[in-house]
Amino acid sequence: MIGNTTEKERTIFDHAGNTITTEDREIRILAKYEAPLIVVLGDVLSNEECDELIRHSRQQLQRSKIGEDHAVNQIRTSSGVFCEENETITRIEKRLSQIMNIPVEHSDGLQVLLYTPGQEYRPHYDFFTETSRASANNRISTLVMYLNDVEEGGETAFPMLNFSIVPNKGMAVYFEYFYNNHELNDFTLHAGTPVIKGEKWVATMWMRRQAVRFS
Ligand SMILES: O=C(O)CCC(=O)C(=O)O
Ligand SMILES: [Fe+2]
Repeated sequence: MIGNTTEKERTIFDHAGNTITTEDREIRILAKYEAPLIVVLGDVLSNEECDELIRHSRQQLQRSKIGEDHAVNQIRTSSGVFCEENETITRIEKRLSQIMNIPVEHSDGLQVLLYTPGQEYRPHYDFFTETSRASANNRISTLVMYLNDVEEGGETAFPMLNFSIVPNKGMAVYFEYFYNNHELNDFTLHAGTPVIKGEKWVATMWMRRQAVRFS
């Protein structure tokens, strides 16, 4: 355990056993880092779902590039889109909400990112700083899904923990930062390391403390 914490903090993720049974799919727990809790999950998305998310997003990305100012963002050099709701997206979001143990209304929606060689997401936190307006209803947990196998590079790295996850199609990494001990939240600093060869596609789901949308 990190720091001087003696008592184990409660986690949002509370699945017992080695699998998570959701309404439409059995998810496998592959690896765990205890505090902060980071869980590597297998079989979150089927191959067909990964392919559909990529196909759907590639079209949207092409459209969203028109009229963009092409300003270079040094923190995140990938390009991204929020998925418009359709039957597949709704079904996937429902499954993710069961994995994350938070109602789907608390989610910002599904964001798909594409990294090409050289592109990366520098070390960052998914929660907003206390001084920002958005922190009034801050993010509490993240699920990053890998939509393809990356030839080289493009790991999700936790630099403060010397821990990284290699992208594999259909797999995901879950982590949360809802701890009373702020030090534990700070340890969730993470990055998408530069892609060296091939493309990297991910879909990210973030959960907020309170509802952000209403169905
Ligand atoms: O691309 C990755 O591996 C990480 C993505 C990420 O950190 C995010 O979407 O917030
Ligand atoms: Fe992130």
